[in-house]
Amino acid sequence: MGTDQHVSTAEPQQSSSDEPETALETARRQLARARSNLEIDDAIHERLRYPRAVHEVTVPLERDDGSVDVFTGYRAQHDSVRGPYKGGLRYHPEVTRDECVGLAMWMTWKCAVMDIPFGGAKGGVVVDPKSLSADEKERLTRRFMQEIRGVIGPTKDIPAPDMGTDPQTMAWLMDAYSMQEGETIPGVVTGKPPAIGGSKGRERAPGRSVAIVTRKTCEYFDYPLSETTVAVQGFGSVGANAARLLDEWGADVVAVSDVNGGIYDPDGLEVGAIPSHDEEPEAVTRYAEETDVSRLSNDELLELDVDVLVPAAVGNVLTEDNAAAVDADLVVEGANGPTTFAADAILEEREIPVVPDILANAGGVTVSYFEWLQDINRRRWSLERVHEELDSEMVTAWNAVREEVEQRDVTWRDGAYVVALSRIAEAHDIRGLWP
Ligand SMILES: NC(=O)C1=CN([C@@H]2O[C@H](COP(=O)(O)OP(=O)(O)OC[C@H]3O[C@@H](n4cnc5c(N)ncnc54)[C@H](OP(=O)(O)O)[C@@H]3O)[C@@H](O)[C@H]2O)C=CC1
Ligand SMILES: O=C(O)CCC(=O)C(=O)O
Repeated sequence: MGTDQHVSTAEPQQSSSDEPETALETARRQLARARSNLEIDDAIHERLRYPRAVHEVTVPLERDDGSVDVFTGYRAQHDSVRGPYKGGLRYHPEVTRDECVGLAMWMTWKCAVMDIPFGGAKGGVVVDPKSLSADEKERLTRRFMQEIRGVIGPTKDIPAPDMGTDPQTMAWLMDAYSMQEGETIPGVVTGKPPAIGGSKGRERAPGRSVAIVTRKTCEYFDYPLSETTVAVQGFGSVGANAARLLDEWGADVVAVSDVNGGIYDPDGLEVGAIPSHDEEPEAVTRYAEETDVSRLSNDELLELDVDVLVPAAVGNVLTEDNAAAVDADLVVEGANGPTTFAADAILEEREIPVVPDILANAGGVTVSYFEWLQDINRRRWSLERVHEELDSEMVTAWNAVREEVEQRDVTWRDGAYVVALSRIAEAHDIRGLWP
């Protein structure tokens, strides 16, 4: 291990009112609010406000020109009472320690909402992946695994893709880990290419679950999909796959975007014709240059008059500054943490249902769980089986949340937190509080 920084009891710096909430602040405020809907032991609540550990490492990288740069990496492990830590690795210039902790907390709740036997973790490297050549990305990834190998393992903590990482990144991580162990250990990461033990359907699973949850929620609120308009921010693993499936199922996807901005057609876009981020980064705006489709900014996309808004790029995009201007009837969170706590309150006041990330994008970790099962059993599942089981798990979780929403007359986020926290608190209680 490199520099191993364990958690201190100090609270993180609170951002001032004109700074955006950090993921950790949002996660903690959501947890405090969820507590008011549940009988949950004070000690368990206090424990869940903190990660078990945050590992900080430095990762030297020899550049193609022979120079050396050193990057910072993190792995935050929040809670493992229900099973090994689980969660993605992000390569992004704005990765921070607190962001990893907040995202790790959301992974704990997400696995519990889905009733998957995993806890929550998240990590990343503070780097712009677009600034790396393929060889540099491989060297950085292998060295990062070397630095965190002591805290990772198929029954300990199992990384997966997130923003800026992909199946190839997972393949390098698995290979680096396996080479040191002296045997092939596919179960150490999920989201790998199927040729080396990855599950069919994993790459598209988070987008698929967003589409399934959107369809269920539209049915519930009486919006026939064939008459529903959808705007999707972000056209990556989550956004592009959600948009394409909703389009296939009959919805009108009227706007999509990448980091540079979006495109809009009130009659519905031909989303199948636009390459996703994995196929070609920044392709949405490039597509706009080649066609006469209307352009709009990412901020304008969030305020479009549509039936469903799916923020599926970065966190903190719906804030107290723009929540009053959101003109969608429903919000389905594809990204992790796209809605700040303050924005959530405004949307609740305006009676705009927000289906939370910990339910909507949970297809990724659910198929990761299927992958892990396939790896330890050395048995492959067909794509049809993955889709059938994912559909069934998503509908079961959506129904569990809906029941809480109806019985307690709470928001969809509150309902999801009730489902998740009751399972986690029960496990802590039975195991004896401090596992
Ligand atoms: N991958 C996974 O398994 C899962 C991911 N998530 C979450 O979903 C979100 C997106 O992840 P994922 O789809 O994997 O990421 P990708 O890296 O595959 O794609 C991200 C997309 O968002 C665009 N984008 C980047 N920055 C911005 C910005 N500031 N404003 C608008 N668009 C932007 C990118 O544009 P460009 O192409 O121009 O770079 C790209 O289209 C994240 O919050 C992630 O944590 C949740 C569950 C699972
Ligand atoms: O597949 C996984 O293990 C985790 C995916 C992830 O990071 C997420 O759901 O946010």
